[in-house]
Amino acid sequence: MLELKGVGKSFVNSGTVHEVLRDIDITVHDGEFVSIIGPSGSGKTTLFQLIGGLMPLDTGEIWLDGQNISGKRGHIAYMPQQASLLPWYTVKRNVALALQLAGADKKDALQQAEQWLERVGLGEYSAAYPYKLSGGMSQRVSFLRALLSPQKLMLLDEPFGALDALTRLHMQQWLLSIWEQNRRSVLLVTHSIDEALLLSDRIMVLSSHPATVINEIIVPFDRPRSSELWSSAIFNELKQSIYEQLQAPGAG
Ligand SMILES: Nc1ncnc2c1ncn2[C@@H]1O[C@H](COP(=O)(O)OP(=O)(O)OP(=O)(O)O)[C@@H](O)[C@H]1O
Repeated sequence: MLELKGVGKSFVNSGTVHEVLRDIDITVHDGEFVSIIGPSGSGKTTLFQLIGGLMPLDTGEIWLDGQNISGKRGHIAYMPQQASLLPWYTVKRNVALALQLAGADKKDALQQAEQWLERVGLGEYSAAYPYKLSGGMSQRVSFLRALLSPQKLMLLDEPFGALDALTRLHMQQWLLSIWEQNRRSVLLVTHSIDEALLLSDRIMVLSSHPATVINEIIVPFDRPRSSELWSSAIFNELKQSIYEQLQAPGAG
């Protein structure tokens, strides 16, 4: 459903051209969870901005459901690293907005938002304002908003990067269980190999300077998954192999 074909992007800094992305081909099928992992500064955020239509491509095309969306906005649900909830609305209203965008009337949207918040363990915060939420809770609400919004593809940009290690572990397991019951197409950017292996159906490994796809890994674990995977031999072999790919000359 999402197809990136030969995507390339360069920036000019102080008169010098820096090629950031070169000839990137990535596909995300309906209901598939794909992660992008790459060295810091390899251009993952730039790639998301291109998919979201926030800047023009230099080369290539981006297609979504048979439509060329290169340079066009509004086709994806985006979950940023820091939740951007509206501070003047309650948690319930923040979630309801996504449902209203998807066509529900306000009363229905509020009712469904309440039910969703119950389902994901945040029922007691439904009437609270976002400042009452911890970082992990804010990201749950942010994820829920992306999940319920009308766009079919979710882009998750390092969604747990700002959380402490323990909260991050809980959030990964939480996201896994919610997503496995409500499969949407997801493209996730992460620096964490464990996170990519736990959550994804496929992992795209990027090099840097310029970023190209250096490997595609089909993650062989059945679903539903649990964090017990972390102790399996194959998980650790794959982890080591991705780590070595990221360390290889030309990767970073
Ligand atoms: N608007 C811009 N103008 C000039 N250079 C830019 C611009 N945006 C990004 N860059 C450069 O492109 C490169 C890739 O940046 P980007 O933020 O996409 O990487 P990233 O992989 O998301 O980084 P990180 O993993 O550290 O978040 C960097 O060298 C950055 O300096």
